[in-house]
Amino acid sequence: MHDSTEAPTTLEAVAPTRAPDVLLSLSRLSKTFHPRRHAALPVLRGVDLEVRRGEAIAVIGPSGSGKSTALRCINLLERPDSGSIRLDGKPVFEASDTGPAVGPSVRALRDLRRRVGMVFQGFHLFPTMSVLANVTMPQVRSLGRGRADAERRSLELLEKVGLADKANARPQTLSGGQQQRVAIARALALDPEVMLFDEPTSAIDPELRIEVLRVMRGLAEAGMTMIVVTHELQFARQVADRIVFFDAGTVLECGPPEQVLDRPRHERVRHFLTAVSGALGNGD
Ligand SMILES: Nc1ncnc2c1ncn2[C@@H]1O[C@H](COP(=O)(O)OP(=O)(O)OP(=O)(O)O)[C@@H](O)[C@H]1O
Repeated sequence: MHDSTEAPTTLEAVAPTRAPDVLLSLSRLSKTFHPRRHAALPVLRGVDLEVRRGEAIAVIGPSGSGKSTALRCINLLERPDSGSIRLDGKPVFEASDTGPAVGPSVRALRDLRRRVGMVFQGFHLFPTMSVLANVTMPQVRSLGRGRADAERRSLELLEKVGLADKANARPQTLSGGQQQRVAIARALALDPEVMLFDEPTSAIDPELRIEVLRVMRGLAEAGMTMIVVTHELQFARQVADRIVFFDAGTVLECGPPEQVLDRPRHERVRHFLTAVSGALGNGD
């Protein structure tokens, strides 16, 4: 969580004594899509990124720059062509430009999906199950948690996202903002080490976004490591420790919000921010 008032002590400033506690690292990650009857489309071109434990990262950038693809590569919903992904120091994916990609076993992939929670733009809830069952079922299936324990945990999480009173409702009877909060509770139910959010408010009416953003802000304040692909620049400014600007499949700029949003080093970033603030009609 970003705190602009926090200044390093003099000692830390001149002599950092320990390496930052990196939880997730992407190194030289590349991905090319091969759509049928179309030319190959290189989407990630050597993405490098290190995310520290407890850090909130906002990923911004032009449409089609590869933000969602990068996020989907982290939990291997998309398989990178080359590069490596390490979680807590251990490789979850490694491939060289020349050799074949070595992906995880089915078991390791299940473990990865448990440790890396993901929230999508569309909520992906099971429509025939109640809200409570949506949050409970993954715990029973993936963690082997007993149903009573799982339901207790689900209710705690529904309380946390402000939806305890909707436990018995069907997802379709809820607003988009409420459904997204259920999806967040469901992802949290697996006790993930890092949460990925792929434009979590884009499919929600503006007046309902605030509750979702409030929940996400609470998570960041509680120290959850998170990466959020977002067009919500105000949220990025207030909540992110660092902003990563994607352009044409690479990380063009990365730094604290006040640097990337107020003093960007690259003209491309300036141009994007001007275009976005013009479209939104606000100061951000
Ligand atoms: N499965 C796929 N097959 C083919 N092309 C794809 C696939 N997924 C994404 N793409 C293409 O890859 C490019 C990057 O897409 P991606 O969704 O990662 O961009 P983005 O920066 O998240 O964009 P946006 O802000 O519009 O969501 C786009 O041109 C997209 O059409």
